[in-house]
Amino acid sequence: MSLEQVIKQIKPLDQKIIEATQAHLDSLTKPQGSLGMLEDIGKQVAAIYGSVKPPLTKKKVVIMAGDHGVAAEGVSAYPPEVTPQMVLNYMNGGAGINVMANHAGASLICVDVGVAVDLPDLPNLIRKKIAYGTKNMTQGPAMTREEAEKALLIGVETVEQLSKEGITLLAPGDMGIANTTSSAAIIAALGNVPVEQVVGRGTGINDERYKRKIEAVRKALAVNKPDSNDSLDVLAKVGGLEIAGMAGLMIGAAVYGMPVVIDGFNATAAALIAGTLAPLSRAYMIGSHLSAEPGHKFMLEYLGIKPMLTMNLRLGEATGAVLVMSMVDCAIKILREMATFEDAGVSVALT
Ligand SMILES: O=C(O)c1ccc[n+]([C@@H]2O[C@H](COP(=O)([O-])O)[C@@H](O)[C@H]2O)c1
Ligand SMILES: Cc1cc2nc[nH]c2cc1C
Repeated sequence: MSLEQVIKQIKPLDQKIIEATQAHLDSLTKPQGSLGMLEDIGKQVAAIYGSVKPPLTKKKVVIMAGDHGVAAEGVSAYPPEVTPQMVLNYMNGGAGINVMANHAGASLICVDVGVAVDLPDLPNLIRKKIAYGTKNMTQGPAMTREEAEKALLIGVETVEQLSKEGITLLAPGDMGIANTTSSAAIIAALGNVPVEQVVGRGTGINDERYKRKIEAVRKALAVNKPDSNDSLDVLAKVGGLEIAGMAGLMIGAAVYGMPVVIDGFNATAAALIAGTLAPLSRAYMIGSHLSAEPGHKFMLEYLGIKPMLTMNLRLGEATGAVLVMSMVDCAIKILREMATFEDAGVSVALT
């Protein structure tokens, strides 16, 4: 199926269920609206699952991994070898996301969509390499439009498989040295935000690398002239294979009817692509945190996503998203387990 055909399958949320969930929330023993954003999550997931009292979620973290040719410009604090090394760390259970996913009750898989070296055959590693990393975007397009579309479809197919396995809540994460350079270019291009406002310190670069990074983003935009009205063009020219893969996961979540929690700077760059290619997919996205990367707020504003946490996280890997996965279950338990004013014999509001 083509990407266009996939996107056509996305259904808008059922307003009637949103209204019924609002009425149910207002019947529960609390001042109206007092559970704030937990009530918003409750209404959103009820509408996605088609039930005012949905079952608890079955959670999956999917880390998309890919390398970036622009790393050659000296824009990261770490060498590109860290990308495959961290993939093996995920497989061995030793990374931050392994610990935090376990804490949240989520299982994890990693998809190699563009790591620069071959990786071994391992049980939770899905090998779908499209290229050995992107090309250096300061010299020309990072990838072809076809490669970008292929990576998007790999994301969609991954969700199709997970949906068959009974997964109902998704957290896309990223691993890719130098990918904050790409994500900065994406928001600069799509949101028309000045480059110096969206370039941050990524993995913790010094002043010299920071200057090179600003230069690299400026050059990539000048050389490629991405069309801000064509997000596939932006993705192909200045994006990354793992960013495309995450955007595919987000579109797939909407197609297969599951909420998707949006992590930090790179995952939100993917959400920009998904949300512009498939506007209806935005209704399936749940914001998680505000990253320490200064450009993140522009992305969230562009998408109209409210972050729930501000914790100075800047690790990526879906680490912020898994914190909010627990909140999704909490919102569901509120709908399922709280007593109503009538059940508990509590007096309702005065008029
Ligand atoms: O998600 C974020 O907000 C975030 C912010 C800064 C860095 N990262 C992670 O760090 C890597 C990219 O940083 P850099 O400096 O190599 O561009 C990549 O693997 C990301 O997952 C992630
Ligand atoms: C060690 C390390 C772990 C990461 N996880 C996501 N991006 C990362 C970048 C580095 C450098």
